[in-house]
Amino acid sequence: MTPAARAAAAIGVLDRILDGQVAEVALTNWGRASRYAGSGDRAAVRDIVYAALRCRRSFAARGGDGDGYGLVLGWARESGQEALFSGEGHAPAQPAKAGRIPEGLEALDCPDWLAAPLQASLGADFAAVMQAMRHRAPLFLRANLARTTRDKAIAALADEGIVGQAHPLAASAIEVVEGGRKVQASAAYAEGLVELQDAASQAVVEMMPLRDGLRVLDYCAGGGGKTLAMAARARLQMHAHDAEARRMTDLGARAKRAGVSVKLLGKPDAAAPYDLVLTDVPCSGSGSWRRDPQGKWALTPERLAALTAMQAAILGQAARLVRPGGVLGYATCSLIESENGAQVRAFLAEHADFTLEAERRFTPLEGGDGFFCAVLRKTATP
Ligand SMILES: C[S@@+](CC[C@H](N)C(=O)[O-])C[C@H]1O[C@@H](n2cnc3c(N)ncnc32)[C@H](O)[C@@H]1O
Repeated sequence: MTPAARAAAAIGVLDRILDGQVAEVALTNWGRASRYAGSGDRAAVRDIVYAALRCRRSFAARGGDGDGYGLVLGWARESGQEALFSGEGHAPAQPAKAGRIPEGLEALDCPDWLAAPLQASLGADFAAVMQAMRHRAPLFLRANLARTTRDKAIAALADEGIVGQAHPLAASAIEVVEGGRKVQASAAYAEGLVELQDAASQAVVEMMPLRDGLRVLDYCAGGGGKTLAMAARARLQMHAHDAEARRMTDLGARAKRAGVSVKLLGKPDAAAPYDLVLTDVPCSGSGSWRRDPQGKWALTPERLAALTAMQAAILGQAARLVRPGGVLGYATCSLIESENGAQVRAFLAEHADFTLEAERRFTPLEGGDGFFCAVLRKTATP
C-alpha cells in the first residue's frame, strides 16, 4: 500500500470507531477484510489511527472536521504530509476545508471538564504531561528476576535482534528501543525471561515491602501483571483474586511460564489474614491514555464519581483482610487526585488503625505510564 492508501484506510477505520466500535475490533475487522495489506501496512494504519485517537481534539481543529477524514487530515497537516491528500488513485480526496491551528486545551488534547482536576493534581507539570500524552508510549519489558537478571535478559533479547536498555524507574525495567514488534514471538518471551509491563507499574510493585515467606493477596489481579511481578521478587505464598474471575483465565499459564506459583481464589478471604494485600483498583486509566486513548474521551464526571466510590469500597473490604502489623497497598493508573491522595486520606480518616508509610505519584514525564501508589501499615495490636 502507498502511504496515501494507508491514510485512506485509517480514515475508514476511524469512522467505524467514531460510530462506536472499539479501536482494536475496528482494526482487526479492517485487517481481515484487507488481505492485500502486509504487516508494515497494518502497523502504519494502526499508528495513524492511534495518533488520531490520542490527538482527536487538535487534529479535528487542524483537519476542519471531527470525522475520520478530518482527523487523518489533521494528522497529515501536523506531520507535514498534507500532500498525501491528492485525490489520485487510492489517496484521500483533496481537502475542501482549511482548518485552524489549535490553541489552549484544544492543542493539549484535553477535554474541557478534565482540565481543572488534572491541573489541580499535576500543578506546574499539567501542560507537559498532557503534551506527553499526545505521543505513543514507549514499550517496556520486565526482566523476570525469578529466572534471570536484567542484564542477561537484555543480552538474550539482543541475540534475537531486539534492542533493550535498562530503565531507571524500576530495577527490572527494560525499555525496548528497537525490534519491539518481535518481542512476543521471541524465545526470551516464550521462556519467561521477560514480560510486557509498563515501567511505572513495575515501580509500584517495587514499593511493596516483600520478602520470602510472606502471605500475599493481589485483590484486583486482573490479567495478573502485578501478581507475577510480586511473585518474581521473593518466594511468596502468592494469592490472586478478581471480582471478574474470567480476567485471570491466563494467569495460571503465565505463572507457569514465569516459573512462579500463584493460587487463584474465588473468594478473597479464603486464605486471610494476609501479610500484604495489594489493591490495584479499577480507575479512570488517566495515566495510560497513551495506550488507551479512547478512555480519555469516554470518561465523564459521573463515571469518575462511580469509580471513586468503588475504590473506597474495595479499600475498606481489603483492609479487613490484612493481619495486624501487615500492609495494604493501594494503586491506580490515574493522575486524578480524587482517585489518589484524596482517596487515601479519606481512608485514613475512617481507619485509625492504619498509617501511611509511603506514597508516590508517577507521570509520563518519567517515561512510564501515570500511576499512584500508597503503602499503608495496619497497627500491630488488633
Ligand atoms: C486496574 S485492573 C487490575 C490490573 C492488574 N492488577 C494488573 O496489573 O494487570 C482492576 C481490576 O479490578 C477488578 N475489580 C473491580 N471491582 C472489583 C472488586 N470489587 N473486587 C475485586 N476486584 C475488582 C476488575 O475486574 C479489574 O480486573
